[in-house]
Amino acid sequence: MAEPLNSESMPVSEAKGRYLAKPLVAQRSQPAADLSAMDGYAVASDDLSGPWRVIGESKGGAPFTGSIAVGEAVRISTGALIPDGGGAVLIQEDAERYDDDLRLLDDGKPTDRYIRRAGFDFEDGDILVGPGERLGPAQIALATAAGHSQVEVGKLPSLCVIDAGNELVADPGMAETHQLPASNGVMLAAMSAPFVSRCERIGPVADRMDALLGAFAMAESADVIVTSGGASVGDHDLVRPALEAWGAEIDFRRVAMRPGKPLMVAQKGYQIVLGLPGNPVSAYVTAFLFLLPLLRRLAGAGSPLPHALHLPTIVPLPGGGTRTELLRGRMEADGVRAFMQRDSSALRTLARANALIRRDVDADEAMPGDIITVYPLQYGGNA
Ligand SMILES: Nc1nc2c(c(=O)[nH]1)N[C@H]1C(S)=C(S)[C@@H](COP(=O)(O)OP(=O)(O)OC[C@H]3O[C@@H](n4cnc5c(N)ncnc54)[C@H](O)[C@@H]3O)O[C@H]1N2
Ligand code: MOO
Repeated sequence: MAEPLNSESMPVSEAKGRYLAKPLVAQRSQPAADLSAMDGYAVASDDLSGPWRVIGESKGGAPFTGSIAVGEAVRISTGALIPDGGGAVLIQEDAERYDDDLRLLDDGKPTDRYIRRAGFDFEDGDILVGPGERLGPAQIALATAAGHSQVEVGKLPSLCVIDAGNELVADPGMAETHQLPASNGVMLAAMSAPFVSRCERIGPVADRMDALLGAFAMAESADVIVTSGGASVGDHDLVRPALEAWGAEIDFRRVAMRPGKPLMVAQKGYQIVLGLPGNPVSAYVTAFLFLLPLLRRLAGAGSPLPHALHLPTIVPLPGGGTRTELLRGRMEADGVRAFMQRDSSALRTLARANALIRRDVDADEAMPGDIITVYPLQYGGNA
């Protein structure tokens, strides 16, 4: 349902985590000329036995300006330009030199394998990274090496996170027995941080129509609004009626997922609202599978969905139930271990997990060694 936001041009050095809006096209070739891959001596390609006379030096930033004839060699550093006439490099470990006299040592031999050919990495005009790809450190280095100081990337969406519930307190040190700290808001903000331009947090908001309407009014300028709590069917679950009263259209309000059944998606103008369930693990799982892909898509990601791996299970797993189930677990060297704790309020188990295991409705029982589908929770769930 979502389309990427507009794009903007920004310095490559600040573009970490952004998604390219246009293909990254090389504006130069790398290397720009044939270079030596080793420290040693450049010689002519038809002059591999020596002896040679050393006639000069080619070093980084200061190439040799003459050319190499048969019987001649040029001292060369790693990364320095191969002079005209040079076609092979003798590494210095295989050379014996007295003044300008250079000879082969033992069974050493000059070779063109130590020459990095012009344009072998990329050539001027090559498409290096496609639109929709994320810029990480390697892509930033590549863009810079390819001659770019600016890149065209998707704008990041702005987010507003609303904690809803009478029982919630903002100060975690002040929760009485009938209360609990509002942990979902900070969690959702932390999960979303790499994909948003700014994140405003509102709440905790009481389970009252006027309070929720006030919160939506405060969120008026956010591209995406995410609520947690009050999404289910109880008497105090007012997020859906409040969204309707605010003028949003509900797209859907339940998914066949466990945890996370009471998940709502609504729209008002350009704003997209996700109503997540209140149970912390349910909020995490639905944010991982719905909120983060939405934010990545708005930011211009080509493949915004979390990437699944297929790994052997370490423990036996029952067959699928009536809803798609997401289990917390840990990837280990020889597979993934599902945790026994399935309660959707158990945050400690979530914090120990580095993977969510997906059990589809029609999944067969799995025995140790059977291959199952796993979403790695890299960087705390931002995969
Ligand atoms: N009769 C039914 N009861 C419930 C159903 C159902 O289908 N029928 N669904 C259950 C499921 S599944 C879930 S999940 C919860 C979700 O309900 P809500 O989204 O309405 O969430 P709340 O009732 O407001 O809260 C649930 C739980 O989570 C705690 N919570 C809420 N917000 C936060 C927050 N910001 N930070 C930390 N913890 C939060 C809240 O205190 C409750 O303990 O409904 C089931 N019930
Ligand atoms: O779906 Mo609820 O999210 O099972 O706890």
